[in-house]
Amino acid sequence: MSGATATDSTGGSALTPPPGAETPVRHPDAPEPGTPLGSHYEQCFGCGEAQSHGLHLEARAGEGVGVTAEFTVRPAHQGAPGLAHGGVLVSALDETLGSVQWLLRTIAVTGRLETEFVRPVPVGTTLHLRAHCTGVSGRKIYSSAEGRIGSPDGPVAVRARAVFVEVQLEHFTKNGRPEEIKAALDNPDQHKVVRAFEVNP
Ligand SMILES: CCCCC/C=C\C/C=C\C/C=C\C/C=C\CCCC(=O)SCCNC(=O)CCNC(=O)[C@H](O)C(C)(C)COP(=O)(O)OP(=O)(O)OC[C@H]1O[C@@H](n2cnc3c(N)ncnc32)[C@H](O)[C@@H]1OP(=O)(O)O
Repeated sequence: MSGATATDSTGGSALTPPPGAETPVRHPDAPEPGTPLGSHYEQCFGCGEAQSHGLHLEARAGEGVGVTAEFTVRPAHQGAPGLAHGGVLVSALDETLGSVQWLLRTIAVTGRLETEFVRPVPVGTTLHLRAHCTGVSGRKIYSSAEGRIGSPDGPVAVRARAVFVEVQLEHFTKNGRPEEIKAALDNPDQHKVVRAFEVNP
C-alpha cells in the first residue's frame, strides 16, 4: 500500500483534522492544570474506582486542551507472561484521549482509534500518558496521545490518534442496559459529572 494516510468511507484522512477544522478551545470553566479529573463513571473499566480489574487510570487537567494520566500495569492486565495486553494499552489510551472531554466540556464517544505499539510494557510499569485535542470539525473531535514508560520523560511505549464523535446524553440512556442506566441516574455522584458537562440528565 502506498501513502501513510488512512482513508475510509467518511472520505479523506480519517484521523487528521480536515482543512477548515477549528482550533480546539479550552472551556472557560475547565479545571486548572494539575487538577485531578476523577472518574466519569465508577464502573468504567478505564477510570472507575469500583471496577476491581479495571485500569484505575488517574487523569489530570494539563495545559491547553490536554491531559496527563498514569496507569500501573497489574497482573490482571497481562497478554503474554509479564507483559501488558495490547488491548489493555489501547483502553488506557482510549480513556486518556476521552478525558480531553473534561477540558472541552463535550460528551463524545470514540469513533476511531489507531494505536502504534512501540515497546513492550512489563507488569509493574507505570505508564505516563498524555493526550491533547488536535482539532474540532462539527461533531468530530480529533486527538492524539502517547504513553511513556516509568516517567513523563521515559521511553515511548505507545502512540495513538483518534476521532471522537460528540453525542447527547441519550446516547447512553437509550443504548445502555437499563439496570446500569437506572443505577447511574440514581447516583448523585453521576449527576455531578453530568452537570460538569452542562447537560441535563
Ligand atoms: C447516564 C450515564 C451517563 C454517563 C456518561 C456521562 C458523562 C460522560 C462524560 C464524560 C466522559 C469523560 C471521559 C471519557 C473517557 C473515556 C471514554 C472512553 C470512550 C469510549 O470508549 S466510547 C465507547 C466506544 N465507542 C462507541 O461505542 C461508539 C459507537 N458508535 C456510535 O455510537 C455511532 O457510530 C457514533 C455516535 C460514533 C456516530 O453515529 P451518529 O449517527 O451520531 O453519527 P453521524 O453518522 O451523524 O456522523 C456524525 C459525524 O461523525 C462522523 N463519524 C461517524 N462515525 C464515525 C467514525 N466511526 N469515525 C470517524 N468519524 C465518524 C461522520 O462522518 C459525520 O461527520 P460529518 O458531519 O463531517 O459528515
